[in-house]
Amino acid sequence: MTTAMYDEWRTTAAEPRFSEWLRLSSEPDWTEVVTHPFASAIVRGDADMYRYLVQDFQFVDAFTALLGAAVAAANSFGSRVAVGRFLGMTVADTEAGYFARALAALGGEPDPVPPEPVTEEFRSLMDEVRRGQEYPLIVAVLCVAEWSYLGWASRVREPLPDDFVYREWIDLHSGPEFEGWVGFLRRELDRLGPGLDEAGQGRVLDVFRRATRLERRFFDMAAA
Ligand SMILES: Cc1ncc(CN)c(N)n1
Repeated sequence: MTTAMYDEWRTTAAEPRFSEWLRLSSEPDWTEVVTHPFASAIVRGDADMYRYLVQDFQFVDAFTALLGAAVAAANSFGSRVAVGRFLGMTVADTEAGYFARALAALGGEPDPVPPEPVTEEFRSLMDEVRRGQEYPLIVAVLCVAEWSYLGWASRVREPLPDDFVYREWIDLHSGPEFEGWVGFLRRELDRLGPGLDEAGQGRVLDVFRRATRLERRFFDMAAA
């Protein structure tokens, strides 16, 4: 973990990307997410997906709203198009379809299930940055959610589990298209972060760290 601020860290860093500074400054939580036992259980095909997906369905609702906020808050047409495309083509289409089929296969749509405390806290963080409409903070939360999932899902070795509930969840978070999306989010942070003053960079880091910790706690909740 680095505790140095970005301008000091980048003078000695091998890869002085702003997004890399955020990630390194979020250890050990980052590594605990991408190597989490629950993620390993998804990869093996023996995780309790129902309990996890019921909570994640509530996460994804706030996440979708956050993507909409990113479209509104972005500072270029190219960025709006990239986020809007992912929102429309992946989250509102492939991922929404996955949730409907997976929850049906696992036992049907649940009666409204109360959010677990970590789900509630994650939704609150997303709502906070959505209402604040500051694009760098919005991208920081999106980037944690997607980059950390790419981290565990791309550790998978063939063959994938036969059961579509596991296989499609892994597919949704790995492969060239998803890597391209995560690459875009990282480049947005790399583009915007260095131009912020130290206080602004500290606020992006604070949000990035809080989101990373919530990812770890979300997997802890699912594994309990
Ligand atoms: C909690 C959580 N974090 C991230 C992702 C990936 N979109 C997700 N579905 N759920």
